[in-house]
Amino acid sequence: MSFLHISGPSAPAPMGQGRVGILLVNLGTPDDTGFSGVRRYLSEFLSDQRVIEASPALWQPILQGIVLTVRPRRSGAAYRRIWNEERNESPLRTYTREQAERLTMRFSDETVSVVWGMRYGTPSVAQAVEELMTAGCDRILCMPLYPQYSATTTATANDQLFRFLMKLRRQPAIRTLPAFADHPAYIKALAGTTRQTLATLSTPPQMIVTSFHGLPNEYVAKGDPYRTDCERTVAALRTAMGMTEDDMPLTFQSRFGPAKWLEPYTAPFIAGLPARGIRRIAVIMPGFMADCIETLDEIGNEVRAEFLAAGGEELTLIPCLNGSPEAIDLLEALARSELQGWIVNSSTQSER
Ligand SMILES: C=CC1=C(C)c2cc3[nH]c(cc4nc(cc5[nH]c(cc1n2)c(C)c5CCC(=O)O)C(CCC(=O)O)=C4C)c(C)c3C=C
Ligand SMILES: [Fe+2]
Ligand SMILES: [Fe+2]
Repeated sequence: MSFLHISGPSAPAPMGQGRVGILLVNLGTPDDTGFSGVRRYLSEFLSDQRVIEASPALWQPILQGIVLTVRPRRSGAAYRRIWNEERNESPLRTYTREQAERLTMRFSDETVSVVWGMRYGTPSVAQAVEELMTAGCDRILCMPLYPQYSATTTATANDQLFRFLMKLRRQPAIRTLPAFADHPAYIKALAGTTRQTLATLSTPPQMIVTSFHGLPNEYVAKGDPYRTDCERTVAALRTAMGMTEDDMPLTFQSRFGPAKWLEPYTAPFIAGLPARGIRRIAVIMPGFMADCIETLDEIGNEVRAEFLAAGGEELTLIPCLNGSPEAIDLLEALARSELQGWIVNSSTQSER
């Protein structure tokens, strides 16, 4: 059997004459909340050496032994608390699909196809790229849905695309979206959803806590620019909202394992606020383009319960950008900027 193949039902068009494809890539999520579904997802995710850099000879026995025995039960219960029952799927999947469908509408007059794929689980990046190639795309823009760069997210999403392309004799041309930590369209979208949420409250919060997914300190020390990217986002958002470091602090959530991660940690930071007289807060999680287990359960359930137990009165969760018009404006602006030279302008045919 040949190692190389070409996907698609018919011979592709000569390079530059086919359609342009946009591939949205998010992290991935389990297909169901049962033990084996969550275990399968976590096993793939936590076997990625971009995510866990420890030697596989040391890590795999720990992962396959204790972690994948204990964690799927706990995580499965958390997924059940936030599950989209209507569609019988995880919110991350619902919102990522919505983003792709709504972005498609913005390119409806053009020879552009939009698909979505997950780095771990389904639909896979390979399935999504095959769909684009079958639609006749010979040029693809890969958009990892992470505003702040990290090797554990952005790089591994791109890796997965190129891993698939390694099998092709005839590859499409590829562009990859850089992180957009302080892109004006991103900051505008965050400020817009924040203002909309605050407008629904009878009393404004005393503080808006920003909470980003954490990362091991060691990865940052080795050169991952993630922390700096998070700081750039928060600085730009504070400026847009006219807020200071004190009324919009930066924190990091979702720590995994015993190592030191980026600090301050969100949960103890928020639990300590009532003792400082801060009892009404809002929390924004700008690193997540879509609501997921980390935003809805870790912050919306666990951290909220700790805050209320410590004397807090109100914790308002600012929704992630999800499928909002602001999110689609952002994705469209990013895509159009990256597609220069591949598409003519906002409303006409793909450039030939
Ligand atoms: C070493 C472990 C992990 C690193 C490094 C890490 C980085 C990282 N992750 C995200 C975004 C998401 N992570 C999500 C879930 C999640 N993350 C880890 C571990 C690491 N993440 C675990 C074990 C889990 C699973 C949840 C659980 O079992 O409790 C999610 C949500 C997925 C969902 O289905 O809802 C997202 C999104 C970023 C941005 C990041 C690095 C900056
Ligand atoms: Fe994570
Ligand atoms: Fe978490």
